Amino acid sequence: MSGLPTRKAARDLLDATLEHRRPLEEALEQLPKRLDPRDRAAAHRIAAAVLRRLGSIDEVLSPFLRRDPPPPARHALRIGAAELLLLDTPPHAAVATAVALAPKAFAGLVNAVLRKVAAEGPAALEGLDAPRLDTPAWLWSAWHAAYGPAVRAIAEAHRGPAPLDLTPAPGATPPEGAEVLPTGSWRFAAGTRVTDLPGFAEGQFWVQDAAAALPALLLKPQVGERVADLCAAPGGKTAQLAAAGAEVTAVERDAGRVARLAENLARLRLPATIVQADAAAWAAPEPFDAILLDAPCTATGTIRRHPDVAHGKRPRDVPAAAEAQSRLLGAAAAMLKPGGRIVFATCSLQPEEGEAHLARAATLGLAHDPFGTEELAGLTEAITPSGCLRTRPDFWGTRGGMDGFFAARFRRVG
Ligand SMILES: C[S@@+](CC[C@H](N)C(=O)[O-])C[C@H]1O[C@@H](n2cnc3c(N)ncnc32)[C@H](O)[C@@H]1O
Repeated sequence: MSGLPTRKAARDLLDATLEHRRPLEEALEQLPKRLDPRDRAAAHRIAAAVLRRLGSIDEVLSPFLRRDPPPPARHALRIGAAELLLLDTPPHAAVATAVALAPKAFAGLVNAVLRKVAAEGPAALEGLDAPRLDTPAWLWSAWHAAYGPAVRAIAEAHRGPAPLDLTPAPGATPPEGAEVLPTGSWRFAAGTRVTDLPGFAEGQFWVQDAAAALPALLLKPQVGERVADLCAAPGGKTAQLAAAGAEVTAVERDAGRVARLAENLARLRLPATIVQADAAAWAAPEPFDAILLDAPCTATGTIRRHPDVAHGKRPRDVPAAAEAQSRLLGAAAAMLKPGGRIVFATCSLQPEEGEAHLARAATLGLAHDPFGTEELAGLTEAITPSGCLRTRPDFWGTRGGMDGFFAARFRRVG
């Protein structure tokens, strides 16, 4: 049946992310190599739509189900409902492929339920509190505690696909269709393929969310300075530091990601010394002038781009990530020259992985060096009263939003 390979792949992506809590990117890499690239892209689009709107889809389906069907049937129903309600698939195709996808014993149920969804689903969807339903309850509570009523705008920003943001190499001119953002990034509509843009092969730019470009800017790397980029792959920030003329040492633990980092820098023709090591245990040959620590985190600031994160993370992942970040910050402080500066960053919206590190830094001989609003023209709302960077997905809402990032700058005392 035409269209079935796409839906089978979408089901495999949902099974990997929702039943096994594996990252969507990893699940995409594990799809069969023989799958046509167009089927792969379509499967990604369907799975991402289900993951973004999971709570709403399940709410629309629930009145038509007497009991919860097993995962293969449940995913067939979710895929069918997403196609009917969100993706404008012709109803007969959405229903027929979902029926073919379902285990035989559930084909009748999937057929009956999706026919009802086709008829009654659009009205049911209208009446739902989608931002709340599509946000796991623990994240909603945590963001409400941290950001108050803005939790709703954050959740709304997670509803659709994010635009493509690029960081330009020095002197590069924006390709046609780019929106040049106040912080210097270039923005293209969601769905734009970076490899199709003129200048890609020549290394004129690299993919990096507008917010992800800010920590390296705020470190203010200088020509000839020795700068370490700890936790470096895939290398967006390494590239920024090298493009600014710093002598960069990029430290990355994961062998596969080291290879990607090297590939990216080669395309961009930017130099860096790459070290494969655990940054928390690595012995730097000599102290650095400056360090960028883009620490591993729960990544709850990147849900627009990675909707699986909302479902893959659990509350207990937050203190575990914060603990690992503290260890890395301690190791980084010891690698700095006296007076040297460090920018600590995470792409998490959880304060435990951001603001809470200020107190810990003070015990490591690091003095907070607050950002001034003049350092971030066009995005002053991202500088907090205490001088940290805090971006949120709802910032620049009319322009397509940005990832949620935290960053703070410190200087080593003595
Ligand atoms: C948030 S990503 C970094 C993104 C990167 N800075 C960029 O801008 O492209 C975190 C990276 O840290 C790496 N990592 C995690 N723990 C590490 C450790 N202890 N030492 C070195 N790298 C680590 C991960 O493999 C991952 O590639």
